Amino acid sequence: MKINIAINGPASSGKTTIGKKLSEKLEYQLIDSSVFYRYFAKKFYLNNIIQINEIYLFKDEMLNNPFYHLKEIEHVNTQFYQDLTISQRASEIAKVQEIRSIINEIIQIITKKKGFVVLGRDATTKILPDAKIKLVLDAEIETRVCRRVKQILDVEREAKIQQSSQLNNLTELEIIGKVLSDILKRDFDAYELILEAKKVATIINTSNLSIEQVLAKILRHVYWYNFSNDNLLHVIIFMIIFFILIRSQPIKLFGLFKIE
Ligand SMILES: Nc1ncnc2c1ncn2[C@@H]1O[C@H](COP(=O)(O)OP(=O)(O)OP(=O)(O)O)[C@@H](O)[C@H]1O
Ligand SMILES: Nc1ccn([C@@H]2O[C@H](COP(=O)(O)O)[C@@H](O)[C@H]2O)c(=O)n1
Repeated sequence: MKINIAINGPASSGKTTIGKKLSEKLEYQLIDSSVFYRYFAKKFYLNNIIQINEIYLFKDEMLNNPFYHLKEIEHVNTQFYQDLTISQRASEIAKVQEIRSIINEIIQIITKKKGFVVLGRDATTKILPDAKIKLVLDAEIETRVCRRVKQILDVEREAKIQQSSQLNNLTELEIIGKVLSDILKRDFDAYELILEAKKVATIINTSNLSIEQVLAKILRHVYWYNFSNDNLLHVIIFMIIFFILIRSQPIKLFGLFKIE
């Protein structure tokens, strides 16, 4: 039986990496709520004005053909992933409660059929409070900074090989500084949401765990949930029948188990 899984966590804690692997393993569909904020920032934040009517029209269109639009949103997001202006506008848009409600409602309607992994800083509290599995991926800030810096340096090394470096030869120290200030800012913005999430979700501290270990831990949660859910009914029925048989024919029944 398919369920929904919601994953929160502070910046750079591994939500995207783990979410992707988990959804592939379970053959679930992945929805990252961040891509909605960035898509809206690109499409509906023009001349410093949020085009709220356009957003409502988009919502209706999206709900008519959700999987087509999810692909489109992801495509636009891949193109503008590194665009700082879009990221800043996404953060501004994210402060508007009306827009948060629209995005949450779209995701709630799409995920009614189950079989989704949903990511985002309010995934376990506001988007899918009824998800059967709710997780917070956490890690110390030093770990998160190191992971993000390593990721940037890996991309940079690859880009240098292809002679299309983006960071204009920033020193490693400058990159660390930029990443640290970005993560601190995002931690500050999401502080309340993550605190709320930690009250309702299972917290997994990934600081000393590899990607594979985190994935294995989450899969254990999912398999255990499915096992207990699928088999609980069988166990209860078996116990009721056993109890009735014992009460009605105790001698015969115990005779069945008599060791010769
Ligand atoms: N358990 C882990 N061990 C080592 N590296 C990890 C682990 N989890 C994630 N990473 C690495 O950390 C980096 C950040 O991960 P990811 O982008 O998935 O985080 P995120 O929570 O989605 O970030 P954001 O909040 O910015 O969207 C990536 O380079 C990823 O490969
Ligand atoms: N559930 C969410 C998801 C995202 N945001 C905002 O979107 C911006 C982009 O997301 P990233 O995870 O890629 O940083 C981000 O700055 C958030 O402001 C959100 O508020 N709620």
